[in-house]
Amino acid sequence: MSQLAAARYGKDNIRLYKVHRNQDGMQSVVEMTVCILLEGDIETSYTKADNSVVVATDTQKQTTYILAKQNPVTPPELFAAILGDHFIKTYPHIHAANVSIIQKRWTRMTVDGKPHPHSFYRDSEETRDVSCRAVEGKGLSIHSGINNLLVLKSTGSAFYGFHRDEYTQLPETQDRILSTAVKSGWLWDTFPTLEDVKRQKGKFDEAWEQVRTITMGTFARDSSASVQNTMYKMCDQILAAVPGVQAVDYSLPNKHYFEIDLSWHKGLKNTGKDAEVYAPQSDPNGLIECTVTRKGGKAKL
Ligand SMILES: O=c1[nH]c(=O)c2[nH]c(=O)[nH]c2[nH]1
Repeated sequence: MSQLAAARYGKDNIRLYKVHRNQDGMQSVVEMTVCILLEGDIETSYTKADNSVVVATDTQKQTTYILAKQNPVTPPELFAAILGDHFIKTYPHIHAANVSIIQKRWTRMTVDGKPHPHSFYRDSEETRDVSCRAVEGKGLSIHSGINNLLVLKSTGSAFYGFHRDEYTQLPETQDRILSTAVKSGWLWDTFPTLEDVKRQKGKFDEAWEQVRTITMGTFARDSSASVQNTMYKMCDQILAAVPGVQAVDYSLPNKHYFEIDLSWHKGLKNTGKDAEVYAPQSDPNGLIECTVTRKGGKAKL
């Protein structure tokens, strides 16, 4: 009558904190949330109540803590790869492991003009998101990302020349506010083994810095014709700057700020070039997405 068409299971929202204590008294901290989803010969656990094939999700959580104690947890790409590799190597019937990590910000405080050895603050809700899919015999596919980096420019953005018909009300504008919460990702060429990830671990932090720099630099400098065009320019520069990356993706909400006509009050001028007070909108928002590969890469368009 029925068949199991797809299945994976694991532990989500494994919260983890690790401190590194330097000999000189300086400490560093990392906080992350891990999700693990395993695939393999697990069908009978669904169809025949056969729990013998189930690596309990609690075991997956305990494994995460133990491997975090025994290994570096930074860069998150490396820790995700260590976890993924562990599950496919340890259990012969587990053929793929999907590990996602969301790393939160703990930025070192400056106190009395000096970096404080053990105090940190959350300077933004931006996160560093990575995922690793480890497949038996096929290597490790790693996707790195930035999420929730809030940016705004108060001018230097236009939007005109768009398609118009009887459903169109939006006026063209040469000067608008542009604001978004950046979600950006970059897919690395597949790593054949965990050793390859370890050997190249230095490039993950470097790429993350480069993507942030390119994203913010382009956002600030570009005379934006549209979110679409500005994000394409970001992708293009990242592909040029970061070898080993095969695809870059962005998902950008267009956070609208509406002009407010105040002319009803004593003729106050607050529109067009006189606009100063705006109404930020929480919804609805535009949502513009793209993936850019090197020429000749896989494309769906
Ligand atoms: O940069 C933009 N892209 C759009 O597709 C769009 N649509 C819209 O209403 N405003 C904007 N802005």
